Amino acid sequence: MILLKNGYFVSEENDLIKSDFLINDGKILKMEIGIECDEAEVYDLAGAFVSPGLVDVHVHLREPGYERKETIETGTLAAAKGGFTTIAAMANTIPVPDSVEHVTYINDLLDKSAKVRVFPYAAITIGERGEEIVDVETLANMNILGFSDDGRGIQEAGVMYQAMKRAKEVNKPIVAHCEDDSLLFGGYLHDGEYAKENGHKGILSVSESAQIARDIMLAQATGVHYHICHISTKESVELVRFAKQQGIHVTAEVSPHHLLLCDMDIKNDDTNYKMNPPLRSERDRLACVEGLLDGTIDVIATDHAPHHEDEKARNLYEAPFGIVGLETAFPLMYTHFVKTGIMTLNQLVNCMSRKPADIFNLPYGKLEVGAIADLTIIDLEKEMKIDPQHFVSKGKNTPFTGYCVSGWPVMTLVDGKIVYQAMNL
Ligand SMILES: NC(=O)N[C@@H](CC(=O)O)C(=O)O
Ligand SMILES: [Zn+2]
Repeated sequence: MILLKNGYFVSEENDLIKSDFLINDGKILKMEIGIECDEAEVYDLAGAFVSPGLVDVHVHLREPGYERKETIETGTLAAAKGGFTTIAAMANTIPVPDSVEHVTYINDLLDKSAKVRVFPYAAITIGERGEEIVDVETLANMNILGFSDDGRGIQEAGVMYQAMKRAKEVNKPIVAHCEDDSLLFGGYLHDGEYAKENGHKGILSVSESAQIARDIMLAQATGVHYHICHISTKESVELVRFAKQQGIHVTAEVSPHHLLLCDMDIKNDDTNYKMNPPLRSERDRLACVEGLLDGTIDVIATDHAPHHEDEKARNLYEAPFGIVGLETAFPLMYTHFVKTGIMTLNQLVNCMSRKPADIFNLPYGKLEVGAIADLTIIDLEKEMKIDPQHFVSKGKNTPFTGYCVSGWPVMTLVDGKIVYQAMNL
């Protein structure tokens, strides 16, 4: 039994409410002021904020296959430190989880090493090659969150249509990285001011939005739950808004970096600003913020994409796409969006915990008596500079080095057990 004393949670009306939390057998047993319990291990939260455990539906754990970049152990430790109690692992590993054998292999690795809850995605197509669809009906019965070929778009409309039809039948979502390869023209940064001024090849916004437009029509035709990964352009946000107005079952995520940065923030051709989709224009960034605030975009997902230092040491053209995010997401969002009054603390908790659990039908993201005890304790006052050398993730590739932010997770509980605890709590 664990007793957490003197915490605060946030109500739907955005009021901070003082409470103790008694946790037993993986559940919240009591949630009120002045709980006493002799048998419990007691922790004084001293006014810290208690959130339902954060949920991240877009994480690259890299293992199996790319253990040089990250392992299940280091990636899930990073998740725990960042306050995430449930994450979903993308399928661009070796092997790709595209068969019963490969999904079983990955689930066994997760059982052995994961420190938080992890749901893997199965791929949509064999080898994420966009051609032959996996055995959707069989894989749907395994421990997977849905189907995704993240890292690449599905180029053929017919393949996507068939995959959606089959996923709909088994009631699993299609989680899509939207990118039309025929519209890339060799680009590797957003096709905007920074690329033009510095002589880089640009990635057109339409390479993302055109595929989203196609997929929205396919989602309407098939009735599948279609979830869009890392949305980055104004046009994409407008398309999702339209789709929701039509009653099409579409959800979308945005990453903290697309909410915080635009292409003109890139400094000195630093490859820690290179990710896919790229940092877009300020107008796109503002559209993403607006979309998140009005509910067009449902959730925040980090797209945690660790790479080795050697790989990121290459030039902008050659370095791989991707930045880490698990250990900085909450403090960045809290500091730049809640403290500035752009969104409420309750809205942030919704976007990072309740809604991601809800849209994927997971029983987490709840803070009430009887709920599963996945909790994140956050010191909203604690201010600290972001220093990648302190990350537990193997990936140090972040553009946010030196940002002074507050709202650091200090304790994370999964299923009523402490999986992360800061030294000073
Ligand atoms: N986002 C990225 O820039 N990179 C991801 C792939 C992806 O999410 O598209 C990766 O696996 O490195
Ligand atoms: Zn992606």
